[in-house]
Amino acid sequence: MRGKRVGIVGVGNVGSSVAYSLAMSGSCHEVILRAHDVDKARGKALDLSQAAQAARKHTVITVAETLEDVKDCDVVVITAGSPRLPGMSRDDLLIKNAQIMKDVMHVIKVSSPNAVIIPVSNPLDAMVYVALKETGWDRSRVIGMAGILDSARMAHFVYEKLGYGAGQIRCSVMGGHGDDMVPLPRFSTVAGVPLTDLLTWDEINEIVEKTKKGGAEIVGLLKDGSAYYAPAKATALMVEAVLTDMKQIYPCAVMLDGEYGYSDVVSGVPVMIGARGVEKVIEANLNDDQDRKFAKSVGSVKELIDALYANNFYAE
Ligand SMILES: NC(=O)C1=CN([C@@H]2O[C@H](COP(=O)(O)OP(=O)(O)OC[C@H]3O[C@@H](n4cnc5c(N)ncnc54)[C@H](O)[C@@H]3O)[C@@H](O)[C@H]2O)C=CC1
Ligand SMILES: O=C([O-])CC(=O)C(=O)O
Repeated sequence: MRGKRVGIVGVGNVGSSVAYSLAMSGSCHEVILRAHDVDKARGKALDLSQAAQAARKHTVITVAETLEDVKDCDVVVITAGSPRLPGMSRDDLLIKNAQIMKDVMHVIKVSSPNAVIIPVSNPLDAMVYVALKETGWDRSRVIGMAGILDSARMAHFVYEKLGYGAGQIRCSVMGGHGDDMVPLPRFSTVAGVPLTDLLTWDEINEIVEKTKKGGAEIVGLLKDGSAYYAPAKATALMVEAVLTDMKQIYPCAVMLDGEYGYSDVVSGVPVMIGARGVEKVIEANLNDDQDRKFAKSVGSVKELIDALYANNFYAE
């Protein structure tokens, strides 16, 4: 039986950090890097392979000369595309990154026909939609990364507010990966204690707002791109859940098919991930307030999808 193989298309900040995370955990046999600049990919592959040796892991990092060489992968992560700069919204990347996603999927659906695809490029939910549309694959095999990141950010802001509990904070964020994402304090705990027992609603609302702006805060500080360490770790967790058939529940961006009352739109919801990708979509009971916020977030993603059609994106 051959070892597990993971392709990473787009070897910028997030892509190379995903490769690093996978190499450090040794969770796959081979990571294949694909970048336009093949020499740069070769340099990263050498550096990463040497890091794996230092960590005494067996993961090897190789380079795909062409996209077609991202072949027979078990998982393919898509981090190709522009990041936003200060003052931009993720949605400003829509048309440019949708074209990249479409071109990449056109090849990957043939070269790695049995893979689970994990889109990361922004605007994330719309990119998952484009990937599904281009491949024509079952929705279980295209899973967008965002919810793990947004939940981790919320946990960080809870820690900042409390001053204790780091590593014991479990937060939940649903909805699209945009300005209308839906942090869920009522579904969040610290070592099992409900967040609502530990903080006032004023404090909780502050955390909610910080979470929604968490990506923009980092963009404003970095000035030349966006976050990558936390996004990469979140992506690696999803890759590992597939490779090891872990049946873990994570918040991820998936095509809804009636769940929460929506269809033909992508949004972040809790899903169970195993070897076949999304093996179950979990329907949490939302109260009226949560439901209203989730509806708004779904509406924002729908507007992006409509914008793709309005721009003749799908016209040949
Ligand atoms: N879903 C999420 O939560 C997150 C999404 N992102 C998104 O991920 C994407 C990547 O971010 P970074 O790595 O920071 O950007 P980056 O600029 O460091 O890397 C992007 C790379 O994609 C490459 N690229 C562009 N078109 C390509 C193609 N057709 N084939 C192969 N490579 C191609 C570029 O040459 C560049 O190296 C951005 O769209 C960003 O907004 C970033 C963080 C979190
Ligand atoms: O903020 C951005 O543009 C990148 C991203 O999606 C994030 O870090 O959440």
